[in-house]
Amino acid sequence: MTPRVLSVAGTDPTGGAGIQADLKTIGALGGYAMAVVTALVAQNTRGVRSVHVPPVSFLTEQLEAVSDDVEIDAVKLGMLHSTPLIDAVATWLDRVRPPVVVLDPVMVATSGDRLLDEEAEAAIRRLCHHVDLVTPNLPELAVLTERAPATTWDDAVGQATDLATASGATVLLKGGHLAGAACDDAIVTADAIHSVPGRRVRSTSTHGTGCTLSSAMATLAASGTPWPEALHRAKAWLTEAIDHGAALRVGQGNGPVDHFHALRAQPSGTTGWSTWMWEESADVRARVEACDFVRRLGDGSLEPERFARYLAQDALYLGEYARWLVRAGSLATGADERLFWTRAAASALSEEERLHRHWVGEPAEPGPATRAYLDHLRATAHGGGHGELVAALLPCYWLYADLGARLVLGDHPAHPYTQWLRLYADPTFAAAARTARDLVDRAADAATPAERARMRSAFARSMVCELAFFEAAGPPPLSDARPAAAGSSSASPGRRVAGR
Ligand SMILES: Nc1ncnc2c1ncn2[C@@H]1O[C@H](COP(=O)(O)OP(=O)(O)OP(=O)(O)O)[C@@H](O)[C@H]1O
Ligand SMILES: Cc1ncc(COP(=O)(O)O)c(N)n1
Repeated sequence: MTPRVLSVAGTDPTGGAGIQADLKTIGALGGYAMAVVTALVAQNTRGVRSVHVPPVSFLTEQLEAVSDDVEIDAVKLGMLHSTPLIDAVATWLDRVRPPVVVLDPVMVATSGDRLLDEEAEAAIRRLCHHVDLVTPNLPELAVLTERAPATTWDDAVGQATDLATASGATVLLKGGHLAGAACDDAIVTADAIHSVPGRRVRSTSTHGTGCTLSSAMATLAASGTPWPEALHRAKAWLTEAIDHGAALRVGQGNGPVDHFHALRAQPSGTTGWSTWMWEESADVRARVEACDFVRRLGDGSLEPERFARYLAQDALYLGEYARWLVRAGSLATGADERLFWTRAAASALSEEERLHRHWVGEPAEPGPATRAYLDHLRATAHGGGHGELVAALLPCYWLYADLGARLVLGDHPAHPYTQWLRLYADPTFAAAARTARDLVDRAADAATPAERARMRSAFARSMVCELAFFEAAGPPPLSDARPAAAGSSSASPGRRVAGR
């Protein structure tokens, strides 16, 4: 059922923050969006000019107009401006008791302008006791816990734990205000922390990210998604929204994110089919990025034994993957396409051979995740057509090129896996992944709707297999695993299949 989600917040006439951002977010994530206005704010991407606050009785009238008529599945609270408004909202919440209440304790806009009276900070602290999830940024967390703003992640986790303990609410700790290439968030309760890693987008299009994230959380929780899972999904979606924000060319200050990036990526007709598939796999990709193996590979803390075990499986995978690349080449109609897939197969085979020689030693047995992935490719190659097969082969290229581009941000000369990081961040590999995408798009253009549906399942299944492949390398090292000379070999480690 479509969740009915109410935003109670201030306005932003340029559409990037406040109620306007909330409505877009709720709609983009599949909810039915409603809005009660607390304050009218004359603002743009550069700053706030003035604030007009209607009488508190009118806020209560709006709230009651909604709740007297509509069953509300979740409420998101944003800018509440001053104590009388906060108290009116708390009274209404106690009466209506919506199943999910998320509070973004908006205090100061990115531009530095105050959106909450200073004397109302105590009222916001009290309101935390009436809600399920609080989503403070670091300065807001400091105000709520009456401390100095945290400057490290550990400090911030400590403050979030204190807030969760004192209020009884779950806290979504946001790392946006910390420095560094990562941009992690976490779900924090009095006795548990669930971190969700994220990458920092180098962009000034971050106006309204807090509003957007909190309404995304409300929408996902309204359909019964637990907080940690909701944060994984909301964050993957928001990061892509930030990626696409600058292309909107809205305003001269901190621009908005693109809430409808996925809609724009969805092809009218079939052009850009692969982009649509990519967007659809955002959840799975977020789980890949978040899994222990990938995170440790990126920051260099991965145990060499686990890396060796992964490479042994990867070599087995590549040997068989090459067979299906050859088959994709033989089924292709264009000469350029035949050449691309065939070269990719040759490249995969030489990589497999190199892995065996330098990294793996004795042949290993395929593990369950490797077997499941190869079974899927085999079944697709035998049972499906050309389009289905190339759709199944694409995630291996694209995901690795994407991971390479992200993880290489943490590279440094002493990184133990620097070769792996550089291999997949290599522009020629990115170009090969791009060609593979173009060829899959071409196949989608030529396919019937039924064939495209099969291509879609093949692509999605491969993406899930990629996740399982990384997760299988996740458990602690087996005692019989052969150690690899991580970082000491001159071999290029891994799954490079550039068709060159
Ligand atoms: N440059 C960025 N790249 C990726 N994610 C970001 C970036 N900046 C913020 N985020 C994410 O956006 C969300 C909001 O984070 P932030 O800490 O900036 O909150 P905020 O200050 O309340 O936001 P707002 O800009 O609306 O005031 C978090 O999920 C955070 O990790
Ligand atoms: C009505 C309203 N609510 C919230 C924000 C905070 O968003 P940001 O910090 O990104 O400016 C805002 N600017 N306006």
